[in-house]
Amino acid sequence: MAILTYHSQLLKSHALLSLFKNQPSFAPAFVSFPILTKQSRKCLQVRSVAAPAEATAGFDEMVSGTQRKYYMLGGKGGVGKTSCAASLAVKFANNGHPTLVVSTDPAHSLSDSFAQDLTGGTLVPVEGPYSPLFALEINPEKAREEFRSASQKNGGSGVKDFMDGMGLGMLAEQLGELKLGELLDTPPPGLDEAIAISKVIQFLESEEYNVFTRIVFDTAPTGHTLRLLSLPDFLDASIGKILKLRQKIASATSAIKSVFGQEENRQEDASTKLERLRERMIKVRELFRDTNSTEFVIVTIPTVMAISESSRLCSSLKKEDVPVKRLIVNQILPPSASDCKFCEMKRKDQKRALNMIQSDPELSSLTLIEAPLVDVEIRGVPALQFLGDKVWK
Ligand SMILES: Nc1ncnc2c1ncn2[C@@H]1O[C@H](COP(=O)(O)OP(=O)(O)OP(=O)(O)O)[C@@H](O)[C@H]1O
Repeated sequence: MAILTYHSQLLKSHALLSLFKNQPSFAPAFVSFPILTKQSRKCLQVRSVAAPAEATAGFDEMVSGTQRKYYMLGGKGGVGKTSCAASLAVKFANNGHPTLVVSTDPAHSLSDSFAQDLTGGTLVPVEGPYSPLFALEINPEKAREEFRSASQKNGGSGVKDFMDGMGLGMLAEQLGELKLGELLDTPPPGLDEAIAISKVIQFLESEEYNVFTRIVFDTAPTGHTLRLLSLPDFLDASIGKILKLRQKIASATSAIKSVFGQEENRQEDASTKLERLRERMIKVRELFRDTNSTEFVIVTIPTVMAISESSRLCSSLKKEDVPVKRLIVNQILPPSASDCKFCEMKRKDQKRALNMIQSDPELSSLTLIEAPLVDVEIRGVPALQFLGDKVWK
């Protein structure tokens, strides 16, 4: 069995990157990134392991083309979603794609994964990769707090200020008209997801984000993700209902209004804005279901519990018509010549769980990516590059 050292892999990656540096790239030159960070120069003599099985993620297909693509990585808590998402983002950036990695998980770990401070709820450049890589950690806790205090201010202007601060001024006007600030004074479950969705809408509309050709989402554990996916439908339906109600009220009161000379235009204006908000929600829903630009990658580990949950997630995603093609089984124990009884038992256990996938009606049709358990914590760009080369082939 070939034993790879993390250090030798690191040197190989940097040699490759240096070659890359001389290639023409479509990456814009608005930010320059050092190829070698202090961290990557450090000689890390960490022994790692060989990949357990040859796995093909079809990275060539994922990386090809300059049309924007979205990758959403999701699964059970702690299986390695962030590590896989961050390593994919690094790999895209190293292959010339200006990339954005977004965390919609309320318990963010992007900063930990990249070993850089990426907090703040704004675009933060990640140091290390060849092409621009930015990270965005949406902070739902903070946003919820801000939202609560903002919505208590008079006349909804606080909400507008808050939404402006989030770069959502356009939406704020519409929300103001709807007085949703008051409704959201006590935030309903799903506000985190709503904020994440608003950001997605922002991606679609803001020029600032046009530069990114790959957008990788590190999503929250399964339950949150499913709510996130169904929320645009829910909002679309609710807005539809509000619109119908408004029309009914409008026609019932128009006679009275014309008698008293009230502005009928305002009513129409609000309806138009609502219609626009609804259109945006439809855009988001379409984005999640667009097989040409979006893919949901399920991340799991080889345990019966995790695989059962992945099967349920896969089934829900398919029901929602979300494109799902790949399944990463992370943290697979590599083969070894040692006679460690614990490892032997664990390997048998993992094999049993892996066999489940083959007979699972939901998972068996997905492209299986087997990712090895490595003997070092995946932290920092060089480590993510190392993991990325094992996972994304
Ligand atoms: N293939 C691997 N080999 C070794 N360690 C790994 C591997 N994948 C992930 N880890 C480690 O497992 C831990 C959890 O990983 P990660 O944060 O990526 O999971 P997560 O699914 O995003 O977790 P959460 O749901 O809590 O956000 C981290 O310490 C990470 O370094």
